[in-house]
Amino acid sequence: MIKVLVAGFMGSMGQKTVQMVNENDDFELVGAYNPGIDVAHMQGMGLSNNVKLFSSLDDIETDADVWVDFTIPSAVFGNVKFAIEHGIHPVVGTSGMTTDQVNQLQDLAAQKHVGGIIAPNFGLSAVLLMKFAKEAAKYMPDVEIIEMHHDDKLDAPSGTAMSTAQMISEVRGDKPAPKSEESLKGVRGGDYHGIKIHAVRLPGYVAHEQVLFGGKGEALTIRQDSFDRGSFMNGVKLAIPAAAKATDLIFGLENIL
Ligand SMILES: NC(=O)C1=CN([C@@H]2O[C@H](COP(=O)(O)OP(=O)(O)OC[C@H]3O[C@@H](n4cnc5c(N)ncnc54)[C@H](OP(=O)(O)O)[C@@H]3O)[C@@H](O)[C@H]2O)C=CC1
Ligand SMILES: O=C(O)C1=N[C@H](C(=O)O)C[C@H](O)C1
Repeated sequence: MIKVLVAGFMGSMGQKTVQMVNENDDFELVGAYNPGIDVAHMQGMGLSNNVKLFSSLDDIETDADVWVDFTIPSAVFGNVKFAIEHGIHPVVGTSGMTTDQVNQLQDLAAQKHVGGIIAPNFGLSAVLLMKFAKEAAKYMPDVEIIEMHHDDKLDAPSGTAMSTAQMISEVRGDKPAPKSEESLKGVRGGDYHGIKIHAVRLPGYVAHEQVLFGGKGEALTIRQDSFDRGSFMNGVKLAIPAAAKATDLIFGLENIL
């Protein structure tokens, strides 16, 4: 039985994780963390009496094996550092960490021998999109990314779009995007090593991405859609046991599939 603590359990993904953990005989929910919670009013949040509740990082005392983090970009680094330092294997879905922060956590995990996984996206369709985009970029290096998310998303670009750009960049290297004078600032999007990234935020959307490749007289578009946050849970379910036995901090769900 793997003991799990969910950080950000009051959020959309945190609640899906609580439900998934409760429904899985191999996992036991032992802790739940969310700042600002009123411990007396937690009924209906999927928590049994055995679950220890925490509203502050400093108060956390737990025998959890795995720390699932679906929180906010400004908190995730500190949370994961805390987990590793306390011997808890992190499963990280929260977006917004810099490459430098990821590297720092990987070093810490190696030093403490506490492995885990950081996945920019736990959805199979997004993992496949990134894989296919990387392959396509070998042959069609002219590419732009459009990511589309719900309007509550705090960060831009999405972790998935950044990861897609990094994977493409690995195979095609730097290639400046075509120059154009912007008469409206920012209209050509963000630039990652010459790959333009455009972030759309609209109500009604969940999480979607298109990778557009252009060639002479032809184009290729790869698209994935996450219509329901439940779609991320198969990936989280796989990541929990993988993290529990990992000896390093793995980046990307594709590396445990
Ligand atoms: N990798 C993946 O496959 C996926 C990743 N994500 C990412 O996961 C993250 C969470 O997404 P989502 O659930 O939709 O967001 P929500 O805003 O619904 O949930 C975030 C939760 O974290 C809580 N929180 C705020 N500060 C802290 C803190 N310091 N420590 C712990 N918890 C905190 C929030 O509490 P309060 O509301 O009180 O501030 C809230 O309950 C985002 O970064 C998102 O991009 C989302 C979907 C899939
Ligand atoms: O905020 C979200 O919703 C999502 N965030 C992740 C990201 O930033 O890529 C994963 C997925 O796109 C959903």
